[in-house]
Amino acid sequence: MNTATGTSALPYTFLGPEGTFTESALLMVPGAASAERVPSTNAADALARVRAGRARAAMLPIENSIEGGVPATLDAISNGVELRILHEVVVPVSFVLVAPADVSLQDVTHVGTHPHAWAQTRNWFQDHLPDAVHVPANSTAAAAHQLLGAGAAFQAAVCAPLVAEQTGLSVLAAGIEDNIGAVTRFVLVGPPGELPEPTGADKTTLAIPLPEDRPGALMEILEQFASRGVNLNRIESRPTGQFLGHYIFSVDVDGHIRDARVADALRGLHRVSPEMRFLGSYPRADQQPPLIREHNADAAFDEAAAWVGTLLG
Ligand SMILES: O=C(O)C(=O)C[C@]1(C(=O)O)C=C[C@@H](O)C=C1
Repeated sequence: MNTATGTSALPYTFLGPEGTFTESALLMVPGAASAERVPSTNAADALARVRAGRARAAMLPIENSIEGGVPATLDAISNGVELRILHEVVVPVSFVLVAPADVSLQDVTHVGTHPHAWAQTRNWFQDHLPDAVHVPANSTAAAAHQLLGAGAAFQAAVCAPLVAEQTGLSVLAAGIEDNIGAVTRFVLVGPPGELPEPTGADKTTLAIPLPEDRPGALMEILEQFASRGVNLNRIESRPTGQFLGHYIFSVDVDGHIRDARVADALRGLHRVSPEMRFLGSYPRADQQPPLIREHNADAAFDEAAAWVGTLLG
């Protein structure tokens, strides 16, 4: 990836420290396990490294099957200098509760972890430690690492089983996730450059500001996809931070910008929302090709363009 621009000598970065689910996701990218890896404190920090040319790409969590979008990532990729998603990885998530060896379950009044991990273990805590107070951390592993030093504001942390092995912290409880089979989706984000080749099972991510607050504005955006047979996988709104009621829609759709129906939808969207950002076309982790009706296939777009050409003479 990006070898043409000479970035392959740069390290990868990820939401750290060592042992986050995000690092596991990065290790699933071909070549990343043998490449240099530098942890970042949060999504903004990771993308700042990429934007400054100090990392070739950053792995970040974007969406969880239980808790939905990861706001810090959605905001960091939608604003600032343009970046591109190059790759996606889906990782199953299972959590353990860890603590120093002298702490037992009854001693735990405060628990450190990432907000998404807390949300995915809420019922377990309701059943086993109903009075436990959540102390938010930048990542699950960051919370566990704080327990290794003095002065942590909590006695236990929720993290990946791997972190217990890496740190030597004791496991007070394992498999504490409320939903067996939950997964988190991660994206590898790099500078704009060569697009990943279409595979036939691709995804395109967009950040679309609502240009005007008026009836039908969102409908006008959605109909650009509907009329070209482009399927939406995810849509959520994030405040722009400029003023109350001003939103960017973060959208994933089936298909690659090199697919005629997707390119045509992007042309329509650019007219409706000129500030829209293209955040990349990349292979789907599940390799599931979309269902495309004949009149939305590339050949139908080519034939229609040729027909208009004949009319124009
Ligand atoms: O804290 C970590 O270990 C992460 O990789 C972040 C993160 C997330 O943001 O959703 C990843 C997977 C889990 O859903 C919980 C936390």
